[in-house]
Amino acid sequence: MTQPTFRVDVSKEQFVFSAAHFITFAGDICERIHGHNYGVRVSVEGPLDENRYVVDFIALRDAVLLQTQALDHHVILPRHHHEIKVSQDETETTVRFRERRWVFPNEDAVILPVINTTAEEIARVIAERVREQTREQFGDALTFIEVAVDENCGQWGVCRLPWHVG
Ligand SMILES: Nc1nc2c(c(=O)[nH]1)N=C([C@H](O)[C@H](O)COP(=O)(O)OP(=O)(O)OP(=O)(O)O)CN2
Repeated sequence: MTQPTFRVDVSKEQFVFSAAHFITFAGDICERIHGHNYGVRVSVEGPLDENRYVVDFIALRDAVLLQTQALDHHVILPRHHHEIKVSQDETETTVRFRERRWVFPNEDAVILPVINTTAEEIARVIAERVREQTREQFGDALTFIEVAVDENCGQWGVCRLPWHVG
């Protein structure tokens, strides 16, 4: 007989973060900088513990909130794009794409380890960071973490990662 599987999902109004970004697509089209009110949903899967929890909602909620708050009211930039080049000095972050240039105060910019700041890539970074942040607290029994990022009222990029790293 198939065993039941269990999952906890957290999707809170507090997870909404407002951020600016731009991506490239179709090869070399580079969007104008623009903003989104991103939404986030996080799920973890695994067996039930002694409380009959997968994990405590509250602990997961608080871990996600740390990540969404770190992105709120920032410009999100890619570290690994082959043409969007990001550099920083002591005060400013400069971004170049061909002849275009944007300059931000360092405190307004968040550079993520992604190629393009798509919803899928942002979801992956949040998943990796929440997994890292909660690994000790949640232990080894979990199987997956999944993060979904909503860019625009129902346009979700989703990343599912194994709980155990390679
Ligand atoms: N799979 C993905 N597709 C697209 C992504 C993405 O992250 N993953 N991102 C984009 C762009 O960022 C685009 O700016 C999305 O913004 P949106 O406001 O939804 O696009 P529109 O300009 O068409 O929206 P309006 O509602 O008309 O302002 C594209 N695809």
